[in-house]
Amino acid sequence: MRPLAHGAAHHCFGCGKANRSGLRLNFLVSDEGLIVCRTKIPARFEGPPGYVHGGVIATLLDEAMSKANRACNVIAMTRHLEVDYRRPVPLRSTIEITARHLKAEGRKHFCEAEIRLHGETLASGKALFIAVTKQFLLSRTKD
Ligand SMILES: CCCCCCCCCC(=O)SCCNC(=O)CCNC(=O)[C@H](O)C(C)(C)COP(=O)(O)OP(=O)(O)OC[C@H]1O[C@@H](n2cnc3c(N)ncnc32)[C@H](O)[C@@H]1OP(=O)(O)O
Repeated sequence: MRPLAHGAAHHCFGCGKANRSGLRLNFLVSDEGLIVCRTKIPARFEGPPGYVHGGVIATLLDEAMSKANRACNVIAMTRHLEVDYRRPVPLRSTIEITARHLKAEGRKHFCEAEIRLHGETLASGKALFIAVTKQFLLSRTKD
């Protein structure tokens, strides 16, 4: 596994180093393109008492899948996201998030992701991403 160089914005809520309120996730990538992130989610992201908020769980899966696209040199935006909340995700425990790119059909990229704790799958997701140009992605940054 090696660190993933993804080029995302420094203030990205998921992975931006400059976003002190964000999740500040670090991602690794294997030679086969498997994305892995091990992290502890702080208490400020609480939903149910002691557990991660469902919206943040969706973010973790979305972010990891987005990195699976980056590992394929694809810049894409989430078009459709499905989340299966199987078990609550505890705060402050080291969870493992994995994601992989499954297939491409033209601009459509299909990915899947999971959140695990001690080998048990707590949440999983699938998403459709649409490839966009870097120019499109950055078109609002000058406002
Ligand atoms: C430097 C690295 C930076 C990386 C950034 C990563 C960001 C992290 C991931 C995110 O969270 S992005 C933020 C959340 N997502 C958004 O805000 C996206 C909002 N949506 C859009 O801006 C547009 O919908 C989008 C640019 C993604 C696509 O618009 P388009 O008009 O270019 O495409 P369109 O909507 O026509 O869909 C493209 C294809 O997908 C198909 N499609 C759409 N929904 C579908 C669906 N649910 N199932 C199957 N196919 C679907 C659609 O029919 C079409 O098929 P064809 O190309 O074959 O005609």
